[in-house]
Amino acid sequence: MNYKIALIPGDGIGPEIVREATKVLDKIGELHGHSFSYTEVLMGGISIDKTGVPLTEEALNTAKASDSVLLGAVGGNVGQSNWYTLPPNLRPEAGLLAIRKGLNLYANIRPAVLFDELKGACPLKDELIEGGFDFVVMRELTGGLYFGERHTTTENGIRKATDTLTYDEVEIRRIAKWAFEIARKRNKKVCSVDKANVLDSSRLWRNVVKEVAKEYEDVELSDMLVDNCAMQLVKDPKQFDVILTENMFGDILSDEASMVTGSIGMLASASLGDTKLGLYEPSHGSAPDIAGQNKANPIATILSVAMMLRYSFDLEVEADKIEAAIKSVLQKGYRTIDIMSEGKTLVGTIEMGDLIVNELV
Ligand SMILES: NC(=O)c1ccc[n+]([C@@H]2O[C@H](COP(=O)([O-])OP(=O)(O)OC[C@H]3O[C@@H](n4cnc5c(N)ncnc54)[C@H](O)[C@@H]3O)[C@@H](O)[C@H]2O)c1
Ligand SMILES: CC(C)[C@H](C(=O)O)[C@@H](O)C(=O)O
Ligand SMILES: [Mg+2]
Repeated sequence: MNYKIALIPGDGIGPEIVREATKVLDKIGELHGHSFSYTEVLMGGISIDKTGVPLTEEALNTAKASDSVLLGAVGGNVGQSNWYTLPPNLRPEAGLLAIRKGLNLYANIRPAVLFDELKGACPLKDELIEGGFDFVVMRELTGGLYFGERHTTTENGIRKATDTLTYDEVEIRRIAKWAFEIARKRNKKVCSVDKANVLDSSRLWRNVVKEVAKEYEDVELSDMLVDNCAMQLVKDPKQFDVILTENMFGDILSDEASMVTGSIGMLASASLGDTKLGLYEPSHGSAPDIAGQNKANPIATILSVAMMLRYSFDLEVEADKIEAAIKSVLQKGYRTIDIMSEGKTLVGTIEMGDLIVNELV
């Protein structure tokens, strides 16, 4: 079977990590009789440089016509200009928000799994990570502050900027259902994270999640305030199974979750909606500080490819194989710089990709 993938290398380390991920896809295709065809799509800074906007309509249509989308990362410096000076709708990141919204990918899954082999790279004490941990951050992706009305004004010589945070019950209900469905296949626990002690949107969130929970009596629901959750993630990550939260809280908590797995370079991400078409990307950004140096860890992107095979194409065996190959390379002691620890062998982006490809048989 041929699968059409819209490929968005993006900016910074994006092209480097996507290259390794497609090597893995091609090898798994060769082994299992699938072919993956790629159509390159411009998004982010590179698109601004070439077309003047972060995502053209044509690029979005190419993504819509594909079976799935694989993204590296966007952002960082755009050409010679400083992107902070661009209006929000013209910054590289606006392309990412537009594609998520344009494809209606409201459900973002970010699995935080501590590989046994990476205990040395985890900053938490041994007793906290004994037995490992495995939870997912289920982040609402097309609502909240990111998509609310925003404007900047100057009144009486004073500059003022406004962002608005809105959720309606339909948006909350559909993401809550995703969280409960996923929890059902895992350890049957949902922790809904909000700021209901202050925000109206969080109070609605909490009430709607409770209503949805009635349809899932086999799943245990708890609520947690987001500031406490930020603390609990480093105090006792093992307590979590599915963390369900809104857009911005999920952005912040997932980066925090990545560090307890050893590095942001290990955190995969799948953005899904009501169809099989998903967008798969590492959770990290374009890492301008290490771009072009063969230093980036490609594992988050390769794990995202495994998620693509599993969720968009139902290729469970192939996805398992990729995850096993990564584990095996880590077991053999190979590490990129971000997960390096004493006695291990340091490798670059390309070498890590090759090692994983070679494990696939
Ligand atoms: N999905 C995306 O495209 C995405 C996600 C996050 C940030 N961004 C954008 O990326 C740009 C840079 O953002 P930032 O510096 O805050 O976050 P970042 O995630 O790019 O980098 C943060 C730190 O983590 C390191 N890092 C990130 N990925 C790594 C990897 N695979 N291997 C090893 N080290 C890695 C970087 O070197 C840096 O020190 C910004 O423009 C931001 O908006 C894009
Ligand atoms: C680049 C930015 C818009 C994006 C987000 O906040 O969603 C990123 O941080 C992420 O986590 O995917
Ligand atoms: Mg983020």
